[in-house]
Amino acid sequence: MAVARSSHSIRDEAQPSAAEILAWSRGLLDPALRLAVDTMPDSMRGIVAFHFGWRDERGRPDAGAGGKAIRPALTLLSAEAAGAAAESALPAAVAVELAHNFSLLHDDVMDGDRTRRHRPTAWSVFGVNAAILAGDALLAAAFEALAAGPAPAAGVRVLSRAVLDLVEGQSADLAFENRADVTLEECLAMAAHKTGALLGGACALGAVHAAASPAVTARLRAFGERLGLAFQLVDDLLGIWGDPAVTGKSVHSDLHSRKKSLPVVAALTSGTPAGAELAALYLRDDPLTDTAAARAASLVEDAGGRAWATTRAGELLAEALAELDAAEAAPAADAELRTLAHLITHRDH
Ligand SMILES: CC(C)=CCC/C(C)=C/CC/C(C)=C/COP(=O)(O)OP(=O)(O)O
Repeated sequence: MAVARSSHSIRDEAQPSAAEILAWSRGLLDPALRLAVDTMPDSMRGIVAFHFGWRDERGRPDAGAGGKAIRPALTLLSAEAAGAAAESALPAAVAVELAHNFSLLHDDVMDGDRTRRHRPTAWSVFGVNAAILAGDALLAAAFEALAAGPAPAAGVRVLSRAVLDLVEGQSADLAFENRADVTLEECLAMAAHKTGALLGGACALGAVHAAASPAVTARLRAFGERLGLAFQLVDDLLGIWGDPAVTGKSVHSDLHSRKKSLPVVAALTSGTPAGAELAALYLRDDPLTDTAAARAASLVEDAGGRAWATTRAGELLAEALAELDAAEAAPAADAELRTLAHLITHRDH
């Protein structure tokens, strides 16, 4: 069922599924995203179109998976939750997706990852310098999109704070690579910055575009932040136990690079024999072989890292939904935000 809808129209009787909500959001987002990319310099458009899956490496039309576009859906629905037409927040939704993709392009360079969304990463095709510049162009385009929207000053404040938090989180993540004593508290703070801030910012942007009160904006931001932390926990779980054919990432990529992801740090700090064995295997500098990465995955599980991360993601979902309750959102958007929240914590890619 295509969810033919606009804000304030009567929707289909049945509650739309997460896939239908994302398809509706994509329908609004994609044309505006393409327009934003069209305004970029010629030298950037090819690599950005490749990254979004619109073009192949030789510039021919392609239909690659451009990402789930969860953040812009949160922005559109948050605007609606706060009483505005979802479409009024489209410039903010575009800005959020552009900023998210800036972070992915740079993250892939920093991590040396070769696969994203079932395709080679942009840097591995076009080179590191081109990928860094394309990320820079996406970030500039994000602020340009906000400047064209109905709440430029407030929007810029929200997005710039989220991006600064993102940078802080990424910086901590990279610093953890050279530390053997990362605590779970530090790792949770890193993930709150790296991922929670942009999901929180996505919701807050929708709220400010709806001219919501500071109290409602704060509730919607807190909803997104809790959800973002749950999102990162699930991402870390998928990075170890996800099916590469579904996630579009290479198998055990986080373990090969000895990332201090949340389940790993939970295991390393568990005080269990499996945690101690994991420390001996993991806290070194040489590359982890396939066999060692598989062993590390089972040690993380034996030490309770998988169970802890799964439980914590469930708790964060409940905390997020409590914030949404307190936001007293418009009913249809409230229901759809709940559906998306469940998708985020129960996804397989
Ligand atoms: C400054 C800097 C380089 C920061 C890096 C921050 C960073 C990459 C954090 C990871 C966030 C994350 C889980 C992304 C995947 O999102 P997704 O699964 O929604 O991706 P999709 O768009 O492919 O669906």
